Amino acid sequence: MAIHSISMLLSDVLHEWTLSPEYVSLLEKAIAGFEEIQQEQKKGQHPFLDSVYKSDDLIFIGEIAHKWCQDFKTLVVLGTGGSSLGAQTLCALKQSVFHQTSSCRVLFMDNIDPHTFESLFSSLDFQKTGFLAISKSGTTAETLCQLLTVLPRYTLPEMKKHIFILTEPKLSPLRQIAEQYGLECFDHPLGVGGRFSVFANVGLLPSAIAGIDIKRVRQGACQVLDNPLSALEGAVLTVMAAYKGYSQNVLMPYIDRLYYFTFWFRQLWAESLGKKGQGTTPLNALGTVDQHSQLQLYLDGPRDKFFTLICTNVQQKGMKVEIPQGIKDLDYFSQKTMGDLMIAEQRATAETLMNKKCPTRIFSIPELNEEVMGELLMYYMLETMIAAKLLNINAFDQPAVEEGKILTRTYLKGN
Ligand SMILES: O=P(O)(O)OC[C@H]1O[C@](O)(CO)[C@@H](O)[C@@H]1O
Repeated sequence: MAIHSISMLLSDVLHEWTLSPEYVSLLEKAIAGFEEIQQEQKKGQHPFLDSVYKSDDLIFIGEIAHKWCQDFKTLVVLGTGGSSLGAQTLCALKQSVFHQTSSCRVLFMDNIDPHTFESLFSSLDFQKTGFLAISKSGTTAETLCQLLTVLPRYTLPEMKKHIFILTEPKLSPLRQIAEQYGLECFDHPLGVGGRFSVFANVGLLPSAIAGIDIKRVRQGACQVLDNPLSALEGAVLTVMAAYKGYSQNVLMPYIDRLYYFTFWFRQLWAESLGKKGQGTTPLNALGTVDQHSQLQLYLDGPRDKFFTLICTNVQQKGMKVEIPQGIKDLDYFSQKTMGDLMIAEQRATAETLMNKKCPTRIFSIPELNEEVMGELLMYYMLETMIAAKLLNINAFDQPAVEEGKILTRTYLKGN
């Protein structure tokens, strides 16, 4: 049986949990929950799950990406939350502050700090820049504000060549702007929430521009969807953790390219499960950096954290460490590479957490590429959806946020 490439190691504490009757009963519920999701999917309720098996739309996305790479040196994605974080996660595979594989760099503007926008505008060559404003609802004030500051930078004919919109095909301020100025408008798939939209054009169009093989991303997602058992087991463990009072869910990869993934996860977990007094608080961290910032708290602070580390085998990888003659106490670096140090750090932290009896699981991936990223994204989507089923929560809405959005508009009007 083809199985995905994420392997999971559980600490003794978690292993003990899996032997309990509670685990067995929750796993049965999780399996029933997954079957329910499949039934809902058949009724058309979760189009994002169907989309990963499709490839026809990828040709269109690829064609647009190809054209924009010819036309622009920079593509600025305007949007926030689920309209930005999925694409940021994928693009991190191919671009960083130091490098990019594509001729067009993708920048994400997901805030409205005037200082940042002024810096951006003063550094851009607008004639070689494209803007893509993404908003599912087309009503998000931040995204509209960003777009409305970009529009005056271009003449009307220029706008049509430089500014593009991606939003749901229904009446909204964003769609009206697109219609009024004749801007090309791509449809955000209906019924797909932002935090579940990474496998749609929302996540894949910016990623294709950054040089991501988007077909492989979907293939990875299919691997997990076809073999969901470990995601169901993961959901059970996270829900057991919540029941046992572990109210914080820490995700700490030892891979820089998963930095944005941890922010994507944070939104997915928080917005999907933080309802009706339930849910656990996602904490995103990065190994080894947060060993020197958060680990003291993790090990010796309140015992309220459930840990997931994501590791990959970088043994003998990276630059060799050269030890200068005559410097004492550096022998441990002898014949070692940077990757060797990373491996030792991952192991040391995992073992320390386990020795302290912190509930810890370790995901090991053979290497990080598009397929594995697709697997990780789908794994976490499933884990979240199943956890929601176990907690009797609707994973797909965020009603509490709406109040603040209405107040923001009222305050801006001066009422
Ligand atoms: O894509 P939109 O509609 O602009 O929303 C952006 C984000 O804002 C939220 O609705 C929360 O306010 C998120 O769920 C969403 O991802």
